[in-house]
Amino acid sequence: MTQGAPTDRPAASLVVRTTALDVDRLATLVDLLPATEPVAWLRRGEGLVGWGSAAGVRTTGAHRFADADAWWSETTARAVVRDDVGEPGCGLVCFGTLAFADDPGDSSLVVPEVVVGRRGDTAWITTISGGGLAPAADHPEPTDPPPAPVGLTYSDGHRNGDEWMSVVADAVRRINAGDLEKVVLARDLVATADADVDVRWPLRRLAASYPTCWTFHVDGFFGATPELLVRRERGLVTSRVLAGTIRRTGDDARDLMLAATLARSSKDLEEHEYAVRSVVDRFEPHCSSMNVPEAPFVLHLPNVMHLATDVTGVVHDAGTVSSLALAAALHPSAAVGGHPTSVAVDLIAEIEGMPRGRYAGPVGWMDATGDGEWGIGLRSAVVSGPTVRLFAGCGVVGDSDPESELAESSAKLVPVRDALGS
Ligand SMILES: C=C(O[C@H]1C=CC=C(C(=O)O)[C@@H]1O)C(=O)O
Repeated sequence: MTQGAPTDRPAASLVVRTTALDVDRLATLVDLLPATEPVAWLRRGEGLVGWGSAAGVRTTGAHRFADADAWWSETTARAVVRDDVGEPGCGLVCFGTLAFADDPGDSSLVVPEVVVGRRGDTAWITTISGGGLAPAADHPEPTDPPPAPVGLTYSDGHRNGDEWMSVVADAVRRINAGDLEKVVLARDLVATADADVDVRWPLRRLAASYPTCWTFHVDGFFGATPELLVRRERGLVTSRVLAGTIRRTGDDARDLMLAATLARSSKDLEEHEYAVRSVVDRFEPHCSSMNVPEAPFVLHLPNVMHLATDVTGVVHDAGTVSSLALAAALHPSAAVGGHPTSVAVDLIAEIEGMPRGRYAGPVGWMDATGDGEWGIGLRSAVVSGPTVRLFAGCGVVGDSDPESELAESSAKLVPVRDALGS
């Protein structure tokens, strides 16, 4: 197993206890997070938050998924679990963030000491201890509101706007020369504050402003992604595939007309088709049946609209293939890599000019049965002390226009930019 940093903790015998909470007394989940080692996976007020670190592993390289998955199997096999609730996300859970590329980039799984979950009218708390009995859990109360980032200034990341447009133009030339059909190119933007940024500030705002997205934070990587790479729950898998984007204007009537244009745009439909195909092809070996809608719907978000398709299936190998292994099989889909995948991934490494790190990689959580949810780490950023690095990318095809792609990438930076503001 590839294990990196000395902070890795072995797959100790964890003692885990889940008990029910009174949902009527439970505060908004994101408001429970303390400043130290918070993790989150939230949508529409439901999901999981956690804090502390009972165990964890870091992995790198082409085997990062397999290494993390093997560590999780060992950890769950040795754990002693008492679960009084029995919902997905109860008992032993880990949170993970996986690098986009085989190299460079590091990936991390963390098992918090406390996890609080909510699903409909059911709520629970799980305590996880690395030795001896897990402490009895008190009813979790909201923490003091986090401070807003102070003195934020923005600067170019690895490329400025003009340089990035030349990269897009280069990709368009290569596509029209027949080298490949689609590539997703991204850029970064750096925000610097006067003091360390408390990630709970943008998290609270993302969860409130983007309730239909999955708001996440694991190991400094945070965001609100609209794209679910895979959810596996009790034998059923789902993937929300997005590709094809149009910016919103703020005028509802005009936005509806734009949505209709998006649903008919051959450029966007072509881009979308690659993304759906890539998911269906990689689900196929794992599913006994699948449902793939014939046409996409338009997903309305506050900043942009996307063509979206929900692919669902019944898995036949849930006993041996975890949700993380399914995420590995799907990654990178054409929504973040391109088509054909290997040519697109090589082109990204050659011309994009920045390490993606965890951006566009899988981020999410998994339980001891291997069920879990893994989003694609989009509309996201990495926080490190006073510095926040934001990312956004766009699918490029033969008739893409560099200036429109730059404007689209700026629209995709809006969620995290707004969330950092006050
Ligand atoms: C790569 C990103 O978005 C992907 C997801 C949805 C729509 C996309 C598009 O239309 O280009 C991208 O493929 C990003 O947000 O950084």
